[in-house]
Amino acid sequence: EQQEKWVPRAVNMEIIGTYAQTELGHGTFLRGLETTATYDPNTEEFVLNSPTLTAYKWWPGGLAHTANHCVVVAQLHSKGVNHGVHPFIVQIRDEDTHMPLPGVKVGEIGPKLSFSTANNGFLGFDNFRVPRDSMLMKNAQVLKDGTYVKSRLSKLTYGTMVFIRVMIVTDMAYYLSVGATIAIRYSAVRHQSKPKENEPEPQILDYVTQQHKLFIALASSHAFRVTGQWLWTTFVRVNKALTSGNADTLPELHAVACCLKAVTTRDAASMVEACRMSCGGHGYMTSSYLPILYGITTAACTYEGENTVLLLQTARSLVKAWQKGSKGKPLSPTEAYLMDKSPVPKWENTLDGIIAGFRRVSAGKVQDCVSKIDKLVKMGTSYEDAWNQTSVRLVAASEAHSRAVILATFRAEVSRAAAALSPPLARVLHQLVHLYTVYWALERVGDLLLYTSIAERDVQELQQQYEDLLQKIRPNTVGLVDAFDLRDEILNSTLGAYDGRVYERLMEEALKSPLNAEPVNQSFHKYLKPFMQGKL
Ligand SMILES: CC/C=C\C/C=C\C/C=C\C/C=C\CC/C=C/C(=O)SCCNC(=O)CCNC(=O)[C@H](O)C(C)(C)COP(=O)(O)OP(=O)(O)OC[C@H]1O[C@@H](n2cnc3c(N)ncnc32)[C@H](O)[C@@H]1OP(=O)(O)O
Ligand SMILES: Cc1cc2nc3c(=O)[nH]c(=O)nc-3n(C[C@H](O)[C@H](O)[C@H](O)COP(=O)(O)OP(=O)(O)OC[C@H]3O[C@@H](n4cnc5c(N)ncnc54)[C@H](O)[C@@H]3O)c2cc1C
Repeated sequence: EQQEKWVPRAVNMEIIGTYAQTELGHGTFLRGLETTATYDPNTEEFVLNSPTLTAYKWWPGGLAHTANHCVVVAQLHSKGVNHGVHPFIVQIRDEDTHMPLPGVKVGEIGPKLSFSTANNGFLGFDNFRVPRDSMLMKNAQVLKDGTYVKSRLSKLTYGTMVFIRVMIVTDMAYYLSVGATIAIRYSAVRHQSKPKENEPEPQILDYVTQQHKLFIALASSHAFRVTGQWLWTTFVRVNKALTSGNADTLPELHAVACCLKAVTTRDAASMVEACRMSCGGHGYMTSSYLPILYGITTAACTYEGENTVLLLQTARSLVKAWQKGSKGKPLSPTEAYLMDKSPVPKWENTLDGIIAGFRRVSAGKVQDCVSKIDKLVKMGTSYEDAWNQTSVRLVAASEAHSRAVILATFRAEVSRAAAALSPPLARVLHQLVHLYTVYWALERVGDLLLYTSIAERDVQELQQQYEDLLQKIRPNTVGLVDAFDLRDEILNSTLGAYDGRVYERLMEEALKSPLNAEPVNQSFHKYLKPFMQGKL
């Protein structure tokens, strides 16, 4: 009924909304949110109020000047009892005049690192009344007399965040495809230095260091697209089960969505920055789009759950799984490997060997965390303090788990799809899987030395495998980014345009600057000349 009331109006843009959860004082700790929604049975209304400055909603995208409605997350009070945070759909502006409604204080939070086109806003309520059906009652309800009917699963309130985290993994695949396209096309056009005096300046794409910076971004885009598809399929399956009242698979989805969102956003931000730096000074130009792209990807490390907090959520699940498995209870499919108690096998420099190695690293780190926590608790430390003292290791265990999931998914999905591809295309995609897997084995070689039987000669061989792969992938690099098929209008980049006219585009953009409107800028007469004449 509520969906019938609100969804059609949102779809036809009568309602422009945003998600108003975060407050000045709280973003991570949702149970600490201060906005209140108090039920008045006499009028069958909720009274929304921001009791303190820190209760003001702060950050929601589009809130400042675009949205006329929003989903407000508030502490629900009824009959004198606080039932915790619940979502409410609230009109905040007049639909004709767009003026803020009486009792609503709304505005712009100010300049940000990037996302300058999103008017992120603040929102405060001064005993603002909304009808009872403003409470989104899919999971919990408040009856007309104020009786609270609890949800069958309180964490369903957090469902929106799981959905967005699932989507963000695919978002990161897209953003990496943009960064890789810009940087690799530019690296094909840019010629620099003379390693061989009697030969012309080479393409910077032929420097192996440049390949090392860029090819992992290209491979990661495919790895995250494939993993994002797998995660979406998992989300749809869990959501279908939830609809029929079965919440058994929700904890696994929450745990894997948390660590994949955290690892893919962190990787995307650092790899987009590497793309920016690989383009030298021109990568620092706004017209290259790379600084803006960095701002977008680094924001994702914070929004929809700050990365450290999410990695700790997954660590909570991994520790619980270890404790469950140690009692012989079955584990979820993504965590089942934790109970592999077989002897550490002889190391193999193969994809399966490396994937098995990362699972050993994750299981070993989880076991070390459980041992440390148990030891601290036995010494009289509270569990919460023991958790905090172990949290750096817990984050590392969570990252290792996430990497094992991405490596295994990327390999399995490309192997499955390869049968339907032409042999040359299958070969190139397998090279990207191989590069991605060997890259991360070398990046985490310390962990592999600690938890597997990898030896020094294996590491030397992996390094050689990696350098051979860079050489094999080089001839197809431009074709691989062209295959993302990103239009120039979407790339919005002087360095990444399909025609490669980099220098002409850089100059064209420069001449658009208002500072080039006249040969002598007024600042000369107002400041420079008086200063030079000693008059300032
Ligand atoms: C291609 C590109 C095209 C388009 C993209 C274009 C642009 C992209 C632009 C933007 C992208 C979109 C959005 C940007 C806007 C951003 C929006 C936001 O940021 S919204 C706000 C997000 N905020 C958060 O995520 C808050 C994070 N905090 C939390 O989730 C909770 O506070 C936290 C889980 C950290 C702790 O909560 P708490 O109640 O203390 O839980 P506790 O740790 O005690 O665990 C209790 C229990 O609950 C389980 N649980 C927790 N969360 C969930 C969940 N979400 N689902 C299911 N279960 C959950 C937890 O596991 C635990 O269970 P057990 O007790 O262990 O059994
Ligand atoms: C671009 C952008 C868009 C956004 N859009 C929206 C939106 O549309 N709607 C919305 O509601 N919100 C939005 N947000 C807000 C975002 O969800 C919050 O910023 C995010 O949840 C982090 O909360 P916080 O900012 O309060 O940081 P905090 O939670 O205060 O975190 C600060 C630091 O404390 C650490 N920390 C916190 N808790 C723990 C813990 N338990 N253990 C270990 N370390 C911890 C964190 O790791 C972090 O390093 C947006 C934010 C950004 C940057």
